[in-house]
Amino acid sequence: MADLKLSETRDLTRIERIGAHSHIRGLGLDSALEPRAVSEGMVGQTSARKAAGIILQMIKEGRIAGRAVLIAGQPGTGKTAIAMGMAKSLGLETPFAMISASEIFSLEMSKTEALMQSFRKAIAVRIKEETEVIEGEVVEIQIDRPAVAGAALKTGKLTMKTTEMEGVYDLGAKMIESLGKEKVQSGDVIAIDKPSGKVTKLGRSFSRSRDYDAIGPQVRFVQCPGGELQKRKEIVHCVTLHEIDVINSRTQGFLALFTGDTGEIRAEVREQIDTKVAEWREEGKAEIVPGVLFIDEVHMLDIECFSFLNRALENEMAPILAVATNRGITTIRGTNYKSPHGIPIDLLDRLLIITTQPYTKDDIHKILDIRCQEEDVEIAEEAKALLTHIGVETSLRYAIHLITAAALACQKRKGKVVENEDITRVYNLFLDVKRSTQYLMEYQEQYMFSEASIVDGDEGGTSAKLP
Ligand SMILES: Nc1ncnc2c1ncn2[C@@H]1O[C@H](COP(=O)(O)OP(=O)(O)OP(=O)(O)O)[C@@H](O)[C@H]1O
Repeated sequence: MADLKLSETRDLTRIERIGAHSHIRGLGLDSALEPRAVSEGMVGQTSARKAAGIILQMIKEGRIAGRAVLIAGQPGTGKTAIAMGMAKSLGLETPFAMISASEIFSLEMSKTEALMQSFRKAIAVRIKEETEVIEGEVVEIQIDRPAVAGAALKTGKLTMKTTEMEGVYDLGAKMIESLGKEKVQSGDVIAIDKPSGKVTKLGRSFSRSRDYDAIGPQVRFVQCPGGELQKRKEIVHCVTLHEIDVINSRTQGFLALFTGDTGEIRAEVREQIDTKVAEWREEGKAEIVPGVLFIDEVHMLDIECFSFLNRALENEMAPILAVATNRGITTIRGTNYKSPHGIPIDLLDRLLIITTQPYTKDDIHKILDIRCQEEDVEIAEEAKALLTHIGVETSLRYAIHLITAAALACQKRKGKVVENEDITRVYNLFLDVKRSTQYLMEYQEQYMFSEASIVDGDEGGTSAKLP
């Protein structure tokens, strides 16, 4: 691995899915780090949000590497939402990796390897590279027709100009394909990255603005570039250490990033990458951007994982670690000892602890309101009040789940707005935790392996009485 493969990482795009937390766009704090009542999708939980905001400030000032935060609170009180809010406020370049502790226990790799990969997903390297580009307006693309159809690879010529010069370049099959993919035609201003051959369309030349009617309003018009056609340009791109690891350790590295089939990465590969990154840092070519690693359900980790975390936090490149749990005093996995949150005391001692509080009725109403907007569900005020009542009596998460189901029930009866009847219908169709427990108690003889003693589980919640 003489040279690290980096150009491939420039093409990585991050995909976001609509999900339980898609309405969270930040922590909803003002410039003095005071939480606004409802902002950026966040509601209530003011002291936890304020504490998270201070930690963010420390991260931005680079003063937190190696420290860790514990977000502790009852189920459904927004621990993940707060971690998500932190990530969103950090901006695009700061990496945020999120895992649930149970994901560590897989058959494909050791626990510590899985943790190590998560740590390296949360550390980015901002790399400055000089590259050679050909930038100008396309005058003509000429593709030669092969004498016998399909006999030879396509070749052709590309004529490009700046305001001062014109040049002709020979085209091979790969370049012809790239130009075709970008739908490049004469009059477009393009940039070609010489080492990789990547074509980027910058816009359409102003000289072609009279074609506007034929092309449509979405086209961006740009000036024809001046100066030389070939220039050296500095480009900056940000990749995580994990992405560099994977691309350099597998033949199918780039694809492995998408399939998630990364396997174990050899220690030597990581050492070589770390040495190279250290060299780049010394030469001023790269900077480390420590991000956030969020581990949910941290009580599911065992004693070996905890000691790994303790050690990993000492590393000078460590990201900030945020962990969350809804457990009180419980057994540390892999031992017979109990401790607060199931976390060993030595690690607990390193953590800044943020607690989340149960929501008030008003908070639940507002969160449900935001979720209805997020899911594009129109709901009558009365039905929203009923849903809030259900949220208070059962759990916020159960009430959130009912939104989509009620919207489907409404659609089925060809209604436009979700009404009380839709909420009642789905409330009767889907049980909340307490009603499900009651049901199991009543009909336990009909189930296999039933043990009545499990009923005092810790997820809590009571059934709502519908008016
Ligand atoms: N303060 C808040 N503002 C807006 N939405 C919130 C807030 N708190 C929670 N939510 C939403 O409520 C739902 C449940 O919250 P979340 O999953 O964050 O709880 P949790 O504390 O992580 O639960 P658990 O302990 O079960 O993992 C999510 O859809 C979340 O986005």
